[in-house]
Parts: sequence; C-alpha cells; structure tokens
Amino acid sequence: MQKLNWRRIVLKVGSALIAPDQDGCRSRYLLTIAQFIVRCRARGIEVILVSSGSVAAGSHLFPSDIPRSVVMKKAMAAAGQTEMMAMWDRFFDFPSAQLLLTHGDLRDRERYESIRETVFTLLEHGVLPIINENDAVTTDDLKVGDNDNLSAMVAAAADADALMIFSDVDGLYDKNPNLHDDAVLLPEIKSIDESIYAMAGCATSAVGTGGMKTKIEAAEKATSHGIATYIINGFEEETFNRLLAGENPGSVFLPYEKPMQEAVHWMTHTANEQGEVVVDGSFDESLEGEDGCIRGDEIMEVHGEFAIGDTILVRSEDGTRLAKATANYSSCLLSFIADNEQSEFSEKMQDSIGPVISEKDIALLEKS
Ligand SMILES: Nc1ncnc2c1ncn2[C@@H]1O[C@H](COP(=O)(O)OP(=O)(O)O)[C@@H](O)[C@H]1O
Ligand SMILES: N[C@@H](CCC(=O)OP(=O)(O)O)C(=O)O
Repeated sequence: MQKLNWRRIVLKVGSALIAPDQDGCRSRYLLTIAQFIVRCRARGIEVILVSSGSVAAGSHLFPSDIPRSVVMKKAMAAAGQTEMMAMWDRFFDFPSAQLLLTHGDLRDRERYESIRETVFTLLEHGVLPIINENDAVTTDDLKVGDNDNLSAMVAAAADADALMIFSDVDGLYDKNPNLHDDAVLLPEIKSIDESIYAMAGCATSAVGTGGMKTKIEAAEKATSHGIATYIINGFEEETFNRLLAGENPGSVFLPYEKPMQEAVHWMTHTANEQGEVVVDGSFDESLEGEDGCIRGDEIMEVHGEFAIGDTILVRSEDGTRLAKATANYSSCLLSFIADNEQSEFSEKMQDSIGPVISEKDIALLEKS
C-alpha cells in the first residue's frame, strides 16, 4: 500500500452527485464517496466533507410549477438539508456533525477562530464534519455563493493538505467538454493566471452553481495556502481507487512553494474589505520605517463604513490596490483623524490607541 502524505483533506461534493435526478437525494454516487471517506479514515487521514445539494435535494418537496425564486431556493435548501444529512449519515458507523456557514461567519475573525476550534474538536473525536453554506439565512452581502469557494475557505481554515472537488466532469479541460468534442484535459496546472480562467465556462447541469470558474477560484485560494487542489469525476468508481493509490485521476493544481502566512491568506482570500482608505505616496517608506506603521497624516480619504477589526483595502491616490489591513479605528473616527490630522486630539488618540495601520496587521497585495 502506497503511503499517502495527507494528514487532513477536504472533500467537496457537487449537487449533481447528490441529487442527479433532481427529485431528492440518491445514493447512487454517494456510496462510493462514502466508502472513500471510510478508507481514508482507516488510513489515519482526517476528512472534512463540504456537501452541496440541499437545494437540489429539497426541490421535489415543493410544487414544480412555482418559479425558482431566491426565497424558494432558500426554502428548498432548508428542507433539503435534512434529507441530505440523513443520506450521508446512513453510510457511516461513526458520528457526523452539521456546520452551516455563511461568508459573514468566515470573514469575522472571532467567528472564524470559533469555527476552526469546533472543526478541530470534531476531528479530534473522530466526528466527520459535514459543511454547507447556510443558504436559508444568507443575503447577497453575507453569502459565499458557491461551495467551491466555500470548500477552499474551509480547507484553509482547517489547514488541510489537499482539497478534492468531486464533480460531474473529469477535471479542467481547455474548454467546456460538454460543449466541445475536441476539449483536452489538463492533468496538472502549475500556476493560475488569466489563460486558465479563460478556459472556464459555466455549469451546464441543471443543479450546478458556478461551473469551472468557481473551481479555479477555489484552487487559487487553496494553492496559495499550500493546499494541492484536485478536480475529479465523482461519477467514476475507479477515481477513488486511483486517488488512494497515490495517482491523479483528474486535474491537480499544484500548491505554491511558498504559501502565504495564515493571517495574510485569510485577509486576502476569506475576509473581504468593508471599506477602504487612500494613502499618500509615503506608504512603502512608512511601512519599511523603524515603527512600520501608517499614521493619520498619511491617510488622504476614507470610504465606506467599517468597525475596528474589519478588513479594509488600502489604495494609493492613483487607484493602485496596495494592501489589505485590519482596521484599528472605525471609519468614523478615522475620517475625523484624516480631516484633522494635526489636531491635538488626533495625535493623542494615536499615541494611546496606536497607529492607524500597523505592519503586523497588513497584507501587501501584488501591485497591478
Ligand atoms: N473548461 C472546463 N472544463 C471542465 N468543465 C467545464 C469547463 N467549463 C465549464 N465546465 C462545466 O463545469 C461543470 C462543472 O461545474 P458545476 O456544474 O458547477 O459542478 P458542481 O455541481 O460539481 O459544482 C461541468 O459539467 C462543465 O459543464
Ligand atoms: N449550498 C448549495 C450548493 C451551492 C453549490 O455550490 O452547488 P454545486 O455547484 O453543486 O457545488 C446547496 O446546498 O444546494
């Protein structure tokens, strides 16, 4: 038996595998995936499952002639989630646990840490975490929107070694294989750039969300955390044997050789900005300086509403995206400081609270 060097993996299972006929869950494909989970655990590999399919599983519980509005999909998700969880649970003789998350949870550092703690505790006690987006409560502002990106955020949070996205296609092709007979499979992707995104088309099944674009986004998030990302055909039984034999049965995106630090990764790929500040030209110099910080007199403009601890974008006056940072001040107080940078109040405030942005709370972005 070949030794696999995975300590912890995240598996993402798409809706087409869960409810292929769109009339409730089917065990047809899930049994093989469940067996794969059991075999991984038997080899000492910790598994976290990100399962789609609540909407597809719940749709048959509502009249078919009602339009699939956003609110109907939320209702379908709420109803289908129990059916989907029950289906998974049937396959295992160990306990599983349901975690329903939104982007609002993951981008809040305190809740993010709390989710991590819960996941690690479940794993430590042999419980299988099964995660989905909490579709029933999400709004446009709060949602991740697709489980490919959610699974990458989960993989980063859980510090996984590999993310495996099980879908209805063999991997990433140079164009959508369902629309082009001459599409060619890419077994290994060393880096992700615009040319890779250009290959991605939309979902062609009735139940998928995001198609290949969101899978590439997920791979970008995960590989920059040092997590190898696979896109694999979950319909094929042989896929799972090949994975356990240490082979690549689909497409693999190789992890960055120098992954981002955890906090920098979270600010860049999980937390999105709640507002932004425009800084003057001394930004690089100030950060590299002895104190390594930005003070109020370097802030030219403040946009949006944010609170202490929120993630903000730092821009230069010509619009260049310089960094993401944790706000040490609320937008309201920062606007006051920026407008009155020379006032005694502003000076005293910064002397007691600290700099507007400090080096330890900042993630520099590649200038484009
Ligand atoms: N370049 C591509 N390579 C492979 N599949 C692609 C590509 N572009 C678009 N697709 C589509 O992406 C689909 C998989 O995404 P999706 O339907 O969202 O699956 P899931 O429900 O598993 O997330 C494929 O069935 C295919 O129609
Ligand atoms: N959260 C949704 C799934 C969203 C999603 O990304 O679906 P899919 O493209 O099938 O992985 C659900 O449970 O129906």
